[in-house]
Amino acid sequence: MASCAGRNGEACYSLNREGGLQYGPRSLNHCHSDPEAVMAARIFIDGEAGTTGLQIRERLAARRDVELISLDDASRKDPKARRDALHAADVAILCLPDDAAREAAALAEGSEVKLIDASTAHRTVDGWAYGFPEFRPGQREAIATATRVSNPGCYPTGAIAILAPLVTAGMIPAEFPVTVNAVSGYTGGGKSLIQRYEAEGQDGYKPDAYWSYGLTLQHKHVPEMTRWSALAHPPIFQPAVARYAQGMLVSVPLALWALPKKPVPADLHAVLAERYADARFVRVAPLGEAQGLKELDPQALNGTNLMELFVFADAATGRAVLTARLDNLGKGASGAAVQNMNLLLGLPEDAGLEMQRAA
Ligand SMILES: NC(=O)C1=CN([C@@H]2O[C@H](COP(=O)(O)OP(=O)(O)OC[C@H]3O[C@@H](n4cnc5c(N)ncnc54)[C@H](OP(=O)(O)O)[C@@H]3O)[C@@H](O)[C@H]2O)C=CC1
Ligand SMILES: CC(=O)N[C@@H](CCC(=O)OP(=O)(O)O)C(=O)O
Repeated sequence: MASCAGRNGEACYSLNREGGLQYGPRSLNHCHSDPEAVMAARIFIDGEAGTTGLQIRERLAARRDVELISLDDASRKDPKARRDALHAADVAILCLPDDAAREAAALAEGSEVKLIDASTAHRTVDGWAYGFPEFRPGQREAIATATRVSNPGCYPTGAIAILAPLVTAGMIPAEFPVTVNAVSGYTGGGKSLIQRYEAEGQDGYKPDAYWSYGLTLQHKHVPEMTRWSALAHPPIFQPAVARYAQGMLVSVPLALWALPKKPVPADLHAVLAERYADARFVRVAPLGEAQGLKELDPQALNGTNLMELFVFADAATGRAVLTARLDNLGKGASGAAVQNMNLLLGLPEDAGLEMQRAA
């Protein structure tokens, strides 16, 4: 049986489910027996057993305004079962490798399901709204009215948050040679990397404390960083993984003296502060706070959907490092997907999302 959350908090049962996923048609947000009641939206997480999928499930589990469609272990990779689930859902969140995400988008054709793709497959594809509500004016509305939303990559969330407003404001020319350095916890590599880090004593165990990668300069996140930051050239992106599970720092170093407008740190800070003044999930740390910091813990926002931006600088020599801190599985993936889901469903943007840092 599928349920809807009745006005008085009582479940309302209306749709039979017999022999698997056979839901009847209905209209979103409308209950069969009580027109004023709010119907729980049906959500299918394709890839629910993976790292991102599990964290989305956790964020949705206690909510009465959504109802999860789940496939059992035997059928979760079966295209027919996935198609049925996609066609029965109001919103489906794809937490899959790129090829499987493309397959899911094809399977969804002919249905009214709205898709949020957490993979890289559609991040620079026309017809898909880029699921980063805060990075430019109008993006929240573009997501809310879309039927296809591509969740940003974890590293690009930090890089674009810094670069897009500064390029738009002309502080960084589109032609400027930009570099992005980043470090991530190992959950960023999904189940396979987690297994390698945590399988001490077993084959494939990865003992490294820190390793740099993306050394061909062809990392899959470069196209979306370039496009959505409005850069004329791909940035030099240098990611690394360290031996901790979750959380990341994404930094853009800048020689201020080399920028045509010769900005001082306060100029860069003012642009970012203005862009994110009304953003609930993006906090621009005051310049004085950044100046007082000697170090930055990448794990400080874990479990939240927050991102913090810092302008570290030495004004005397015209050098700055702009850094984003976020949870790769929070604002970098699962939290962002839930935020986008809320927007698609017309629900409060922060529903089910943790706003506070852990004590
Ligand atoms: N981890 C992170 O920090 C981030 C991840 N992402 C993206 O989200 C997506 C999921 O990543 P993540 O959760 O880390 O990856 P995982 O490897 O942890 O999970 C992927 C899941 O997809 C399942 N799967 C694979 N192929 C199919 C298929 N054909 N049909 C149905 N299910 C399938 C896997 O099954 P099985 O369990 O059998 O392997 C697994 O459960 C990826 O595209 C990734 O790039 C985006 C931002 C950040
Ligand atoms: C640490 C690590 O391996 N990170 C992954 C990126 C995280 C991820 O899977 O992100 P997207 O789906 O957004 O591309 C990588 O560099 O490939």
